[in-house]
Amino acid sequence: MKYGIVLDAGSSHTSVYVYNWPAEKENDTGVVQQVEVCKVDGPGISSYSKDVEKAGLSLQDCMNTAKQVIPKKEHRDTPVYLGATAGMRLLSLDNNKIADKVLLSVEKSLRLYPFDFQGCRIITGQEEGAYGWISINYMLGNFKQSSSWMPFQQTSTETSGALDLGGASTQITFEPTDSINESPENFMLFRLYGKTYNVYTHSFLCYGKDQALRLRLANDVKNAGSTNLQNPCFNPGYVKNMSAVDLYGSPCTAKYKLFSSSFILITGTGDYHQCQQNLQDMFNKTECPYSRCSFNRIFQPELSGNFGAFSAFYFVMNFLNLTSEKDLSKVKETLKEFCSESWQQVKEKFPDIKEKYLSEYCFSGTYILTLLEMGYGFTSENWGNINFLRKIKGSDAAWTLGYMLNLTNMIPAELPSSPPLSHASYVGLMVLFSFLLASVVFIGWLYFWKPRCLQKGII
Ligand SMILES: O=c1[nH]cnc2c1ncn2[C@@H]1O[C@H](COP(=O)(O)OP(=O)(O)O)[C@@H](O)[C@H]1O
Repeated sequence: MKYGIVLDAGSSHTSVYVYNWPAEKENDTGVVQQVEVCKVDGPGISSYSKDVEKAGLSLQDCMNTAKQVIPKKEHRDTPVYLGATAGMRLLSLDNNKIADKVLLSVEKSLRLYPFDFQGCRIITGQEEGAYGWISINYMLGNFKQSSSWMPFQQTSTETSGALDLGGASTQITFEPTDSINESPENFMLFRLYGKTYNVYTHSFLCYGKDQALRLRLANDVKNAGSTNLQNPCFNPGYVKNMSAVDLYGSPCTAKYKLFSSSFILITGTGDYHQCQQNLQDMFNKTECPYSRCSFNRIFQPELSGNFGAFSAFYFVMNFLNLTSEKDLSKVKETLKEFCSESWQQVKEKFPDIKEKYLSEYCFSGTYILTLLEMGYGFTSENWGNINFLRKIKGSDAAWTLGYMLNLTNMIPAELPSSPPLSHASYVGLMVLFSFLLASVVFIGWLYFWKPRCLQKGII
């Protein structure tokens, strides 16, 4: 077995994934399995901007878990990759030098382990989308094709789109049916297992669910001209004091800072319809420099095929018991009901759920619906094409697997030139032909040689 480690340094936490695969089948599709995932206790590495050394130290426990899971003799040959996403993208926009220091601290810590350290970097939003798409299609077995020497079985499976919702950004990636390519920066060309894929992808920075909430609240404060907000996206009776540093301390919201007040008081009113109306403002549909747009002047081809929706899309829809609901009007009804429940009731019903998550499910659910419907253009007709999923065949749906497959060159561009027959069939046929040849020789001998002998005997 071979092993690989990928660290997903997200905006709210870091996850350490350990994968393994049989060495002799490296280039086959679907052989890589996730054997472990460890969530680092504490916030994402971008939160350590004031105490950079701690960013590296925070990974210790999960890296030790990886050390235990991987057999000692494999440690030296196990590559370790760290990819940081939108949290670090925002930090580097804010202060590039600090972002570099955080990455350096993380690198220093990772080099202390007996693995083959391969680098830490901030991946682009486009990479995050594309690797998510590769991961889920690899796990679903959609890259499997029959070999080119069998022309009659040249079936190519359709790929599934990928919808990823993080804390700071969100990605949409799919293979469009039409070939309109008005915005080349939104397309990536892949040649995988002998087939070419032209994939559309876009990452919306600040539209992950945590930053979207801040963006909305910062706008609300600006529009209301007050730091005392009545907010329909929180359950009635919920009251929260949010620090101005938390609200405005990101490049997504910094420009909205108007007041010197150090706190914003939020009081929930729990009204799904008002919440959705309020959130719709975040998706500018009025201007589009292309023939079609999603929102905010971004090109998007017509949606096609099925989509796997993971990360926070799954966490939120799973909490609301909506992962298998294919009827969009029922999804809305459930959200309406949930949002109107009093905060006291909600807390009593779900005493074991973290208050931070619980208090935001009304907002997060409504945001997800608005993003998918208003933003990307899903309707009641194709809502059923979205599959909210956490894992596929035992591995978490995340960009990490695709990242590792790419960096280890484990997805060949062309189909491996496999012999037309398996070893067993080849041996079988050889035995059969040898037997046939022996029979022909024997019959020939009987026919031509023996009768002459017999004739001689008669004379
Ligand atoms: O159990 C949960 N319920 C609700 N939200 C969750 C849960 N677990 C994680 N999240 C949230 O999901 C989002 C995705 O986090 P992640 O850190 O993977 O994305 P990122 O890399 O873009 O920050 C974050 O907003 C995080 O707080």
